[in-house]
Amino acid sequence: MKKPKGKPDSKKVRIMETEEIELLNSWIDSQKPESGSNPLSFPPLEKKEPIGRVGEGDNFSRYVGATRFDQLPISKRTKTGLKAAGFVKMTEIQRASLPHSLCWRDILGAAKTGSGKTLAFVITVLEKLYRERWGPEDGVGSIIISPTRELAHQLFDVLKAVGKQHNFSAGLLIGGRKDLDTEKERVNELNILVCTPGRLLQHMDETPNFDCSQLQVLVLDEADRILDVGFKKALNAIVSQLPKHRQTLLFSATQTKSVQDLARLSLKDPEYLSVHEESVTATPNHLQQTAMIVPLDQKLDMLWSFIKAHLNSKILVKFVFEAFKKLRPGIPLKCLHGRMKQERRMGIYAQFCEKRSVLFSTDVASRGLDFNKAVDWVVQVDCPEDVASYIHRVGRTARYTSGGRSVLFLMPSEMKMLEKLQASKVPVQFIKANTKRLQPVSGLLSALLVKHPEMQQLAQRSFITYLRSIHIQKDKEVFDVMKLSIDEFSASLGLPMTPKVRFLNQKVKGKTGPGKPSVLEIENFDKEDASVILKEALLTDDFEEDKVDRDLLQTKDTEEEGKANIMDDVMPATRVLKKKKLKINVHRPVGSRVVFDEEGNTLPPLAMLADAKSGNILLDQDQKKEYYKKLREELKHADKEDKLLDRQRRRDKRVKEKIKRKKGDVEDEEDDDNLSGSDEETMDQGRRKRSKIYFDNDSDNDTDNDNGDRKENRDDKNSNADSISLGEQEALALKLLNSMHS
Ligand SMILES: Nc1ncnc2c1ncn2[C@@H]1O[C@H](COP(=O)(O)OP(=O)(O)OP(=O)(O)O)[C@@H](O)[C@H]1O
Repeated sequence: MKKPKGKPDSKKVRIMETEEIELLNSWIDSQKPESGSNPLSFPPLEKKEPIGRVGEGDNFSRYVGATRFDQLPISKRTKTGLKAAGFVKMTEIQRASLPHSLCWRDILGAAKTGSGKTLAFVITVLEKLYRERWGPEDGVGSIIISPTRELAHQLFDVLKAVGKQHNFSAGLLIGGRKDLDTEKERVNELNILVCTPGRLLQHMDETPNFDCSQLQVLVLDEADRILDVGFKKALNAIVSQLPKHRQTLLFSATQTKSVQDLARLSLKDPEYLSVHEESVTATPNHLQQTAMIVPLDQKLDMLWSFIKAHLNSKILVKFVFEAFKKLRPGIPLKCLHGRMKQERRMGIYAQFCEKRSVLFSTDVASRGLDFNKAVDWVVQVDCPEDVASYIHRVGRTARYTSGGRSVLFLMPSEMKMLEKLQASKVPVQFIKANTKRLQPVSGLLSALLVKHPEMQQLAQRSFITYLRSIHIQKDKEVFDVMKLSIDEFSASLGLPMTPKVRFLNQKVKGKTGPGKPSVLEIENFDKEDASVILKEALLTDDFEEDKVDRDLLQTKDTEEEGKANIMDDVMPATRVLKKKKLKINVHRPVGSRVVFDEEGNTLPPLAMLADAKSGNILLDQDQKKEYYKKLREELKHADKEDKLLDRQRRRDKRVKEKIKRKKGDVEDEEDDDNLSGSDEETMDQGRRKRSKIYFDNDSDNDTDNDNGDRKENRDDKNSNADSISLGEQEALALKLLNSMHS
């Protein structure tokens, strides 16, 4: 090995000021060299350590039984870091892999999601460089590659925590950050790189003198994903620039065993360690998994109802997120997808870790992310492309020892996925939706699209994007775009008419609705789909929460008509009405007008024009004219009578008031004689009394009113309208009606 022993330590701590590159050397080195020892020398290995330099092929069998980190032959610095971070006992994958990886063997590690794979390789990386006495001037000693930026960030945090006592410098190299130039200047000084494939390749291509020729350990987290076609070119280019003599660690919950993949990485006799291979399930034991049939056009209703039933929760995918946000379900909604700016992505990620919320997320958040172990529900609104994808998605909950729940919405045409999951040892319980608890949202969405026209475009994009995502899926056993009822789906998004889908034109001719479709062209198709992760804060009343779940999601067994056609059950009754409303038929039959008599009996529309004596309808023009003339005269007459009556009533009223006012004055004079200072209330009451009398004739309700202006206004109004009380008006109207009928 290249390492000179006892090399000077003068440059040991460098602090990079850029956000891009953080240095592990900023970790506090609390183990300063003791007095007397050479201050420039690298800290010596601990005396008690059973091994000094572990050679390839060394047998670690005596550590196989170790259950705690402090029983392992690792440096004190790592042990201290682990302890400070709260890691004491090892998980299964750590117990199985560390004894081998600490012998510098290549590892293919497979273990369920949330089982602690990260620590298994982080410890190995630190120990390898420590044993090699790696220093700042040695450059890049280890590279950890992650498929997503968020995951790289998370790995970097774990590395910082556990490696706190070491003197290595480490950098986070991920895309979407601006200060690439600073990063280029410093990257050669870093010992450990945590990066995404794209950014690493960019440095390999663009950074002058970027040197990985001394690389000791290469780690691929989510290895099967990085070896997947999506990263194939980038990874091949990266590997071609790395030395062949190195240790390679591959970890994933869904590990690749492809010989081709392994050949690409030039693995040497790798240890295949799959700790849960014999396990009955491929997913965490504490994870309760459910699936149910949800037809495409009811997905949003179901999702909306689910969120409303879990108001202590988090989601992703643009239109749904934007629309639901505007509809305010009663819980913060957040959105995370690959096209967001990196800073925003990290902000959302951090917020979701902290707060009770619903995160609408594409598959960008489906792998590796830990979210503080606090995700309670994972809702997969769209079927995952394969079983591996399913396992990673649900793996965002039930981390380490915590519990979690998941639900998968499957369209009737996607039921094959359920078989595939069961064949891969994924225990999914099939449940049914309680249609009574379903809260349709499509009507609200239609209204929203009318109010916010910009939302209409988003909805159209969602529609097209979704259909294309199904269209391009490889697994045709599960995904068949021809089986989708696209008109209903369009209506469920609140769209007034079904957008034209160019790539489907030939195939679905005649399937679209009668209305002329709008023409849409979506160039930038993004395959991201709508998996949903829900995070709920700790509930104060678990029972209540369980009850809500039971109410919305019913297990098959609990349903009386378990054997009945599930489609009928899932279809909410309100849906039918809503669809009818959305499709306005201009040729619909015209309704008939109904008239009611005083007793509430229905009369034919022209009953009021019936000849009073014969009861025959007056259809002749002359007869009608005659009838209207008569009616006018009767009304005039009645009007005259009303006016007379009213005049009389007002006269009476004025006289009455005069009398009362006079009477009141006399009383006041009497009262004034006895008035004491504290008797203002009595005075006020007296005034009110007068006011009440004053208004009595107008309205019985105006009791306490002593406002003269209001009185005058009211009087004016009444006189303008030849005022009579409502009761009197009604009486008159009745009288008139009777006279007409008699
Ligand atoms: N030995 C341990 N003791 C206590 N907690 C641990 C231990 N190892 C890991 N954890 C915790 O378990 C959680 C899951 O660990 P980690 O993220 O490494 O899982 P993973 O196997 O990589 O999952 P995924 O396959 O989803 O990436 C983390 O919160 C981590 O802090």
